[in-house]
Amino acid sequence: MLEKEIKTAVDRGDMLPLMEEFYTIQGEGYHTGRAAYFIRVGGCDVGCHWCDVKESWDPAKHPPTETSKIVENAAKYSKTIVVTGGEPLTWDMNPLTSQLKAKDLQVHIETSGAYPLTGTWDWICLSPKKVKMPLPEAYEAAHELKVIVYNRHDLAFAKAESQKVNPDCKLFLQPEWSVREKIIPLITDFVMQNPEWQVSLQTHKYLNIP
Ligand SMILES: C[S@@+](CC[C@H](N)C(=O)[O-])C[C@H]1O[C@@H](n2cnc3c(N)ncnc32)[C@H](O)[C@@H]1O
Ligand SMILES: Nc1nc2[nH]cc(C(=O)O)c2c(=O)[nH]1
Ligand code: SF4
Ligand SMILES: [Mg+2]
Repeated sequence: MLEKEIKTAVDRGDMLPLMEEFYTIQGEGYHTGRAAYFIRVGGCDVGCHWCDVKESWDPAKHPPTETSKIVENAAKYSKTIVVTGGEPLTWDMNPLTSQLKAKDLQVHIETSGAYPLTGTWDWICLSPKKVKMPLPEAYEAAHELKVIVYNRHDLAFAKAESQKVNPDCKLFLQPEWSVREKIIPLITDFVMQNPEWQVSLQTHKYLNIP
């Protein structure tokens, strides 16, 4: 394919810069413990200093891959597909999700919500970032709000963010991995004081799975 054709296909969401895909257990949030196939799409310019997949940021490092091929492969592994990144909403997610839904799969997304919400999702995990705040449509659509706690101030941020989502949206606090030993006591105290919130841990890192 010519470079120009690839660019057009990526702009349409018919191709995506694919970083990796793997069958594992959802490690975080509401669906923790559920087997799922992960599609990690490259490209993100939100710039979280503690991001645990910085290798995903530059889309040029990840091969443009036909969306139909991604779907064909994913369907072999699981009924639950988690689309993550990078920031998946950097790209038009409509072709990917319409093809996954056509195969009757449950389609979940992990997103910062910083870019327009495209795609059809059975579950939206919104993880807001102060450096590039979610768009209003992301708060409206979120099934789960998962705030990463790096310092004490993030608890106030979490409270403010929870005012923006629907009343039935599940609320999670997840320790930033590198400071987890210091932060977990803050989170556990907060959740006992504010029981509408739940603790989320990155359980896959404890289980040594992807
Ligand atoms: C790598 S991000 C990709 C999806 C999307 N860009 C986002 O941030 O939601 C997947 C999830 O991991 C979380 N995350 C990233 N780095 C983390 C870290 N160091 N500790 C805890 N959670 C982290 C993000 O907040 C997000 O919920
Ligand atoms: N097992 C597992 N669960 C996850 N939940 C969200 C992840 C992500 O990076 O988006 C992730 C991940 O990378 N691995
Ligand atoms: S938005 Fe997600 S992928 Fe992008 S830098 Fe932040 S945690 Fe990493
Ligand atoms: Mg991860």
